[in-house]
Amino acid sequence: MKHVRVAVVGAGVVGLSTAVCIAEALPHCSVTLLAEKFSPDTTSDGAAGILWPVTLPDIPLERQRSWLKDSFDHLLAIAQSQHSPEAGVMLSSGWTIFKEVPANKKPHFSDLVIGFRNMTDNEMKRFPDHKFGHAFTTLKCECSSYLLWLEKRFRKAGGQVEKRKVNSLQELSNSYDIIVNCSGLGSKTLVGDSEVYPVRGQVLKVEAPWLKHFIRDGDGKTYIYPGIHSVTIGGTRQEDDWRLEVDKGDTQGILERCSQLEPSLSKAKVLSEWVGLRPSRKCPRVEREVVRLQGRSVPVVHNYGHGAWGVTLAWGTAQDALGLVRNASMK
Ligand SMILES: Cc1cc2nc3c(=O)[nH]c(=O)nc-3n(C[C@H](O)[C@H](O)[C@H](O)COP(=O)(O)OP(=O)(O)OC[C@H]3O[C@@H](n4cnc5c(N)ncnc54)[C@H](O)[C@@H]3O)c2cc1C
Ligand SMILES: O=C(O)CCC(=O)C(=O)O
Repeated sequence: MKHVRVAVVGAGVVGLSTAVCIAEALPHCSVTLLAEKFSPDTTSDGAAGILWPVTLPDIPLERQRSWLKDSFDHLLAIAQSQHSPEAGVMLSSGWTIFKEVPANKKPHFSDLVIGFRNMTDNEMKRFPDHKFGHAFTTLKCECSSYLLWLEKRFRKAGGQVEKRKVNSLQELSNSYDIIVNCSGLGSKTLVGDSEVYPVRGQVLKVEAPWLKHFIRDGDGKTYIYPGIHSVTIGGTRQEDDWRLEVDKGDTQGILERCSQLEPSLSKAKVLSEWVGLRPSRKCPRVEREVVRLQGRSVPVVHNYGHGAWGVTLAWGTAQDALGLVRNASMK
């Protein structure tokens, strides 16, 4: 089989997951990961890191369920292995609570997470402003640990890493046969996708080792996610807001909203504050196109636009991207 040179652009959770999948599954490919920023400086590093079983509006149900299932099974296998502490992946149980009873009390993902059930009246008593809730177990990553672990796994599979900004795909056309675009928000300029936009998110890490269960308000604006080293509390979802500075008003709002759900948080020490820009799009773009670059037709596999769900979907969409690269590499 002919040797194929693959470039993966982007070293967030999507790029690293995709690079690992290709390097491990396709021995006839040499894979180079190119990125302007690596851990700890990517958006993925600051994510709360919960695998949140999202329902995407514009992706066929079967396809999004397979993204969720692949990601869940992958992270569950890590959480149950000796790699769990180094990779920073753990099981996480808790409650998602709703002010109004949702139309669909049993969402499609109820069989994908562990132990899904409706909350009992007794459990709901501690949330007097809420009428209904779900309890289940999912997975959570300490993202910086997980990214470093993925990078190590990629290098072990023979992958090469290069820190560099790619200003145009033209730059890559002589050195690579296939380009995989996992540049997140960078796709706005790198491939001129005007559908990609930032959704600003601010979170705090607090010291509250007594908290063991996640709590998420159904609208997704307020959440408490206990991790290995700290508890992540949030958040904000500000569309088309490019500010990367911490907003003290947002900090105050997060502390107030989260303390309302979990009063003991008023006693927790704030360890850090962080802002990231979610690479949002109506739905993630996972597809192949053929682009004319310097007179050659080059397959470009896109895998970006995961918005608030990069950790949740990365392994699943990486499997799809792997399939697209596999097909392109056989031609
Ligand atoms: C506050 C907050 C909390 C979140 N919590 C969660 C959560 O709990 N669960 C969840 O699933 N998701 C969460 N998310 C969403 C998650 O962070 C994103 O979906 C995810 O990080 C997207 O990953 P990515 O790899 O696509 O992008 P990024 O992590 O942004 O990585 C993009 C990569 O592309 C590189 N790049 C871009 N352009 C170029 C270029 N021209 N040349 C070279 N390199 C380039 C960058 O340098 C970087 O390496 C959260 C987001 C925020 C802001
Ligand atoms: O939505 C959630 O609860 C997880 C956190 C998240 O994905 C986000 O803030 O983007």
